This record gives sequence, C-alpha cells and structure tokens, in this order.
Amino acid sequence: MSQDYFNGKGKAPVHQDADSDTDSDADHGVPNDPATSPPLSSQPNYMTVGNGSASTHAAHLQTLLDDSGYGASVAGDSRIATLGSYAMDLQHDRPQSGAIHQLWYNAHRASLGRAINKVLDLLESLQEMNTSWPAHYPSVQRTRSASPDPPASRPGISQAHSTASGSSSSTVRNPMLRRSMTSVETGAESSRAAESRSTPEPRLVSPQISQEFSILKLDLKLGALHQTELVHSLEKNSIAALLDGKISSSIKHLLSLRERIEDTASKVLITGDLNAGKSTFCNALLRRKVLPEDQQPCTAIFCEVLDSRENSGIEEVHAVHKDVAYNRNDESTYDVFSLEKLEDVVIDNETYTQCKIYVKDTRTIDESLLNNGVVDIALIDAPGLNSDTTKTTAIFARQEEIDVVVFVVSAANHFTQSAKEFIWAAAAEKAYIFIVVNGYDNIRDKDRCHKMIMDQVAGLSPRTAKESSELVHFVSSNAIPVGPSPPGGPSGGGSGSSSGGGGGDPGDGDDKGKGKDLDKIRDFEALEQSLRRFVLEKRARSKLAPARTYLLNILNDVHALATVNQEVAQSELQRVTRELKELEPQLESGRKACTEVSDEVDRNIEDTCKDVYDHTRSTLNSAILHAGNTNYDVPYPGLLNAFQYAEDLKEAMLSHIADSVAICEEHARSRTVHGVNIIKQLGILHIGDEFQNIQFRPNVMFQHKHHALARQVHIPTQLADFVDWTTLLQHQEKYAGTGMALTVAGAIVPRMIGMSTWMDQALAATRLLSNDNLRQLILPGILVAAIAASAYVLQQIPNSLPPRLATKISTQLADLDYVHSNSARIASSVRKVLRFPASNLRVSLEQSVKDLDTRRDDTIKVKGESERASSYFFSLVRKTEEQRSAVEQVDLEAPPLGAH
Ligand SMILES: Nc1nc2c(ncn2[C@@H]2O[C@H](COP(=O)(O)OP(=O)(O)OP(=O)(O)O)[C@@H](O)[C@H]2O)c(=O)[nH]1
Repeated sequence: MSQDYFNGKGKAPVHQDADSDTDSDADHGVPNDPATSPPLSSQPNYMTVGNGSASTHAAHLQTLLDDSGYGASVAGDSRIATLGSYAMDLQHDRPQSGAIHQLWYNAHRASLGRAINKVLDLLESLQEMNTSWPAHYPSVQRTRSASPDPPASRPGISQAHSTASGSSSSTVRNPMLRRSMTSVETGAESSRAAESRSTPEPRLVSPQISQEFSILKLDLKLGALHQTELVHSLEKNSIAALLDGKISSSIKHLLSLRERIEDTASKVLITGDLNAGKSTFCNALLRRKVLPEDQQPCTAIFCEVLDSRENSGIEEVHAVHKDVAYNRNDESTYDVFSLEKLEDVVIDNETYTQCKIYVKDTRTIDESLLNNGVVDIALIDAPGLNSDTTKTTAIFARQEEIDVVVFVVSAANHFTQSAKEFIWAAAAEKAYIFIVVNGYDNIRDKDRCHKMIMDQVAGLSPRTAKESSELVHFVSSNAIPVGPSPPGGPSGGGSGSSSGGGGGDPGDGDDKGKGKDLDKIRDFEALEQSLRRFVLEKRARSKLAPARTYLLNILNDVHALATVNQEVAQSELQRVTRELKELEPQLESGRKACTEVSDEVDRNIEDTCKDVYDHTRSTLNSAILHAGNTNYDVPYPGLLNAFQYAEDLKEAMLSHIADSVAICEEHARSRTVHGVNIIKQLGILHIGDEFQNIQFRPNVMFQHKHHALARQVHIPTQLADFVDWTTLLQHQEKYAGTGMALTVAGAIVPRMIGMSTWMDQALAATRLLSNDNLRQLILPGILVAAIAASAYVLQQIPNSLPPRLATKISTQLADLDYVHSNSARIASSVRKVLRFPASNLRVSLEQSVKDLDTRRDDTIKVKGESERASSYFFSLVRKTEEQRSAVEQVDLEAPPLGAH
C-alpha cells in the first residue's frame, strides 16, 4: 500500500498542530488512493483453508474463516496460499500462527466493521433527530475526583496472551456517563485517544465534561467563560449545531476507521537521529542493500520500501513530485528511476519529498518482513531528525496508517534533543514505539550504555520502558549479512556492511570475532522476531484496537447523551401533559368568562344608557312643563318695556331648560363613571392589573353644547301673549275689589272683542239701552269697568306672560323633539364612552382565550415531539447498550485459538 503524505488532497490529511487534535475532532481520513489500494477482490487478503481435510486444525480455521464474514478465497491473488497447504508444507509454527492470527483478525475485523456500520446508522439517526428535536447537552452530570485516572499501564506484549480473563473483566464498563478507562483498553486504545487523555487538556472544558464525553465533547472557546457556563449561556439550538458538527466529524472518523480496519497493509516508519543507521537497519531487515548508507547524512526524503508485487513485480523507484498525490497508475505524479539511481533520489529533497521503492523480497515468508504471507508491510526510511525535520517526521508518524514507529538511536550518541522531542510528540500519538539502539558494536562498556539508554527511555516513554524486552533492542545493523546491492546501486561508504557482516569479517578466521558476529546476528534476529510479532500478531492493537476503543467511546457518549435526552424528553413529556391538563379547564373557563363577561358588560351598558335616557327625559319634560310657573327673578320693568320683559323671560325660561339638560348630563356623567368602574372591576377580575390603569376622564364628556337652545328656538312675542285669560281668572278671586268689574268685563269684554257675533253685540246693546234707568248708570260703569279691567290686565302681564311663553316654548320644543333628541344624545354619549373599555375588555378576554388556545396547540405539538424524542432516545439507549456489549465481546487481548 502506498501513500501520498504531503499533498493534503488525496490521502491521509496531515495534522498540522501537534496538540490540536484528539480522537474526537481530528480529521482522520484514511487514504483511499484508488491507484494504490489493492483491487477489491484482494482486499481481505487472508489465508484460506484449503480443502479442509488436511487437518482438524485446518478445519477449525476454515470455520473461523467462515465466521469472519470474509468468505472464501480470492482467486487470482498470488499472495493467497491455502492455509491447509501452508500448515502442512511448513513444518513449523510461525506461518501457521500468522495465518491463525489473520483469521482471528478477520473475525474481529468483521465484527468491528458491522459495529461501525451500526454506529454510523445510529449517529445519522441522532443527527436527524437533533435537527427536529435539538438535543440537550449535559453540561455537568456528576463530580468526579479532580485527580486524573491512574496512569494506564499497558499490558506487556509477552503477557498479552495470558490476560484473557483480565481483559474481559476490564471490558465491564460503567454504563454511566464515563469514559472507558480500563487499563487494557487504555493500552489498546488509539494513540490519539491516549494523548487526549494523558496530555493536559488545552481546551476550555470543565474536567467533568472532559471525563464524561470523550468524542462528543463540545469544544467551546469563548473568552474567559467556563465550559459549563457556556453550555448554559448558549442557546439550545447553538448547542445542537455544535453537537451536529461533532457527530459529523465522528461519522467521518468512523468511516476512516472502517477503511483503516479493512486496509490489509501495515506501515513501519523507521526514524531516528541523523546517521543513526536507519538505512543500514532497513537494509538489514531486507537482508539486501537497497537503501544508500553513508557516514554523512544522506537520506533527505521519506523512502517507502514495498514489495514489488504491488508494482507488477517490477523493481524500481517512483520518486513522487512535491505537492502531488502519488498515483502509481499516473506517471505524471512521479519520476521512475532504477534502484541503482536511488542514491541520487534520496538526497534530492528539492524535487521530491518521498519515494516508493519496489523491491523483490525473495526470502521465505517466515523470514521476510515484506513478503510475510499475512499482511502487506511497507518500511519507511525517514530522513534523520534535526531541527528542520523533527516536526515533519512527527507529523508523518502521527498518520493513521503508520502502525509502528521504529526509532533508531545511535548507541554512541544516545538520545539527542531532536530525538527526545520526537519521542515526546510521537509517544503521545503512538501507543508503541519500537526502539533500536544501533551501533552497539562500537560500545566498549555495553552495560553502562545499556543502563544509560534504558534510563533515558524510561524518562521518555515509560510504556516502552516497561516492555523493554520486546520493544528496546541493542543491535549492530551493519553486522547483518545483506545481499548484494543492485548492480551499480548503493555501495555504501561506511562500515562496509554490504557484503554482510561488516562488524567482523567472517573470513578473517578469528573464532572470537565469529562468535561475536553470531551474537550480533542472534540479537538482530531476536529484534526481527519481536518486530514481526509486533507488526503481525499485535496488528490488532494498532488497527483494530483504535476502532474498538473509538466505538466504545462513541457508544458511551451516545449512550450518555441518549440517557440524558431520554430523561429530558420524558420529563418534558410529563411537564407538557401536566400543562395540558391545567390548560384545558383554563381554556374552558376562559371561553365561558368571555361570553359571560361580554353579556354582563352589554347588560351594564344597556342599563346605564336606559337609566340615563329615562332620567334625562323625565327631567327635561318636567323642566319644560314647569317652565311657565317658575320664578325666574326677571323684574317687570313696566308696560313700556313689556316686550323686553317678554324677551328676558323667554331667555330665562330657555336657560332654565338648558340648565336641566346640564343637570341631566352631570347625572349621565356620574352614571358613566359607575359603568366604567363596573367594567374595570370585571377587567381586573378576568384579565388582571392591566385594567387597573384604564384611562377615563369624565370631564371630557358633553363638552360640545349641542343643546344651545337660543339658536334653535325662535318665539316672536305677540300682544296676545300678554293676556292670559286662564291666569287672569285664576287670579280673580285673589283680588276681590275688582270682582264686579272683572265679572262684567269678563262677561262682556271678551264678547266685545270678538268672541260673539255682531248679532249678539247688537242684541246686548239694544237690551241695555232700552232700559233708561240703567242707561245713566251703566255707561259710566262700563267705562270704569273697562278701565279697571284694562288696568288689571296690564297689571297682570307678569303673571300672564310666563305661562303663555312657556306654552309656546313647550310647543316649539315638542316640534323640535327636544326632549327625546337630548335624551338620546346624552344616552348615546354614555354608550360611546362605555363601549370603549367594554370593547377593550372583550378584546382582552378574546385575546387571552386565543393565547390559551395557542399555548394549548403549542403544548400539544411539544407533547408529540417529546413523545417521539422519548421513544427515540429510549430505543437509542437500548441500541447503544446492545452495540456496546457487542463491541466489548470483541476481545482483542484473548489469544486466537490454536495460536502459540
Ligand atoms: N559500527 C557501526 N556502524 C554502523 C552501524 N549501522 C550503521 N553504521 C554506519 O553508520 C553510517 C550511517 O549509516 P546510515 O544507515 O546511512 O545512517 P542513516 O541514519 O540512514 O543516515 P541518514 O538517514 O542519512 O541520517 C554508515 O556509515 C553505516 O555503515 C552499526 O551498527 N555499527
């Protein structure tokens, strides 16, 4: 498998910042270069059990294979040997053990692959739910001790097979909101996760959150606010949006993990100080002088050594252009060189940053690392570390597809500053660092060197130090006999190891030297076996364990989130159900009150208006009726000013009537105040205090004098108005002295002045004049009487005029419909005034009913949503539990059945 490391386009993205990523938020894209990926048909890349009859062991393996979900053999892949023949042909354990591991690996890979698919489904559904029902993010669930978990101790590789029970107990996880922290899992978890936990948390998160959520932990960075405060201060939808982002990146990471566990290749990065002997070490592993060795630094680019079968069996070098994604099928992305020219390529870091070296490894599969029959291994020789390259190499080492980092340190120089910096950075990323102390042959006091180096390792990577027997090796790479370099290829200018056994010339005949060389070769072979085990048998740790750990972590997070949200949804459901129960009667009584209050207000208005109308009518009627006999205090100025008197009197009468109107208006005003108060009380009772301050100014009522009578009533004064016989007769008895004259005058004068016919007058005169006796008396009497009557009539003007005028005014007012129109006007004014608060009250009541109605509708909606959310999260809790136990059953620590 080949990679392009630096283009940032096609392959694994390079993490730019050493401390900016954790498991949860980094983009862990796994390379998917179509050109470099193995053909689909060869993807599983496993050993198949032949005909099954070879041995019971083979049959068992066949079962394992079938169970693994990877089916039968893949035709046409030369790498695939049948396990049956494998087991029978090779009469030792290693290949068989490798094949068993491969089957075991496939079975676990299938389980984890299924779990990843399920979790992807769960996350997608959670994302969807989160858009319709913004998920609640638990800010702080419980307080845990501030001290971090005890440093996880990785189980020893040599002991790994014996920790089955321990590992299964370690997988019993706290179902609560806690991150898995068991020692085995920690040891097996991805190095990224290890870093995120072991390094100080650089982000603004509360310890609680960082402990409870490992992947879906929201990364809030806002001013100096604490995470918890932020979670509380942020709007629910903002939290949901942040969560959505987290879920998306988790989905991405799961996809890359899936790709990664399905990738059958394994990459070993060989790095170390300048001139530490990395190339020599690589060549020793290949048992062939492929890479140029030199006493002066020469490797300036990343050299990936791959099996030539990946390049159609052709041995050549592909020098990848800078900033270009390597594609084996696209020659524009690289330059082809022969192996002999490799020396020129590796020093040219101006044109290239990496090269792919395809070599044939003709050794047997149990000897060869590249061609081991189980997994495609690529060795990557990195440029020596210095201040320029340390960071690049550390970034390189952090790539997901780098399964193993082999650090080559010079036994003579120990760990330099660059070396330390690299290991600090890489140790956090990669759980395992394989340390090769090279050039051990140069050391005289080997024990001292051993101790000093081990002390340094302990300080740099305690985990590695703990497993030192497997992970730290003291070797002399140049002592390993290597095959000849390609013709004209790397000749090496250094120790002359190319012909093999540079450390001691096998041909010198020195037995002591030979013995020493044999020791060196044995040491190197031990290293090789460890590395082989490390790469092959423990591949699960570097490939499957991150997936398993990540799955457990994400399942834990989703489980925690689902539990919290299920509780929230449930309590919301209870709350809205309760609220609905309260709302229904409120709504009912609101509707009832609306009708009742409306009726009451109408009644109040009608009663008030009727009362005002009736009162005005009776008051005005009575005022008009009594206008004639009311004393107006208008002095009678005498006969000469009788007309003026009549005018004054008329005005006084009209103003008296007008006063009555004003009195009626005052009454109406007070009735209105009363009516408004009733409405106000109803408002306060049913709506609340907003009715307390209802504005009503009674003074503003009746400001326009619609009743200005003087303009409407025109009554001309006539002479007849001054004589009112009815009044005169009424007064007759009061004035006895004039009784006779009045009687006569009363009897005669009216007749004389036109009340009788001319015949009556004639007869009366004849009758009087025929009586001589009387003639002399009567005439002066008549005269006196007439004078007396006239004087009396004139004197009675102040009494006669008012009733006459009153009658005339009354008549005219009746014509004007004065009483009704004023009563109606005043009553309608009252109605108008009362209608305002009444309609306010009605609108408010209707609004409050409407509000209640809306609230009820909203509550019903929320209820439906809460029901859906509750049942969704309930099933999510169950599903995450199921998946969690399925993933926990993938026991990567238990040794494969039948493996040694
Ligand atoms: N004595 C001794 N010399 C060694 C050993 N391994 C490598 N050398 C010599 O050390 C020199 C440097 O070796 P290289 O393999 O080129 O070192 P390197 O780390 O690849 O160098 P750069 O990648 O260029 O930094 C060569 O001359 C080797 O022959 C060893 O185990 N013992």
